Amino acid sequence: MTDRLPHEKGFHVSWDQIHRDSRALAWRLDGKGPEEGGQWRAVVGITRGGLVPAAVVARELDIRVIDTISVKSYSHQKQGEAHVIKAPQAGLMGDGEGILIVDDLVDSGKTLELVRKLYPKAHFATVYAKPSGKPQVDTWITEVSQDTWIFFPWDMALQYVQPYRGTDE
Ligand SMILES: O=P(O)(O)OC[C@H]1O[C@H](OP(=O)(O)OP(=O)(O)O)[C@H](O)[C@@H]1O
Ligand code: HPA
Ligand SMILES: [Mg+2]
Repeated sequence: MTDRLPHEKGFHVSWDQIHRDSRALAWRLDGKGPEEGGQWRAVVGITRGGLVPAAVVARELDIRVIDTISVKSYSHQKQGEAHVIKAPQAGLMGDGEGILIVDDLVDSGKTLELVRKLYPKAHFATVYAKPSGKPQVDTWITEVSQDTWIFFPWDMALQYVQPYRGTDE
């Protein structure tokens, strides 16, 4: 469709919304880990987008061991080959058992596919999910259509917008 208004295929997420949805993710994961009392061994955030939900999940589930993995695949809205540019501490990860790997969203699923190959027993959780990526994610909160672009608050700024109906002058 070429006659859509620019806002129609964008899902704009506020700080408040990502906080609430990340807390909902934590609630869903609470007590589901393989350790005693359903606890998880550690949270690993996929940088950079996963850092915000990872911090919220770790806070809610009282997880103090937190690490990161950096996977680069997108430049603006274009996707290239995904590759790991920073791995978590090797001694922590093993095959991923008991590790909660958190990202902001799964889109094509390529990022999670790569991380899953490295840590096949980890639990993969994202706040948002698009249909193509769903097979790669174990737990998610909100699904959006494949042709929706999700805009996160760290990529946006408040600014004036024109009313839908302009004035006559
Ligand atoms: O399922 P996929 O198609 O692989 O896409 C999802 C990934 O893409 C985005 O990260 P990006 O690589 O843009 O890096 P960033 O988190 O640093 O913004 C997003 O944060 C996910 O990590
Ligand atoms: O919909 C999206 N929004 C932001 N970053 C992304 N990276 C892949 N898909 C998306
Ligand atoms: Mg990312």
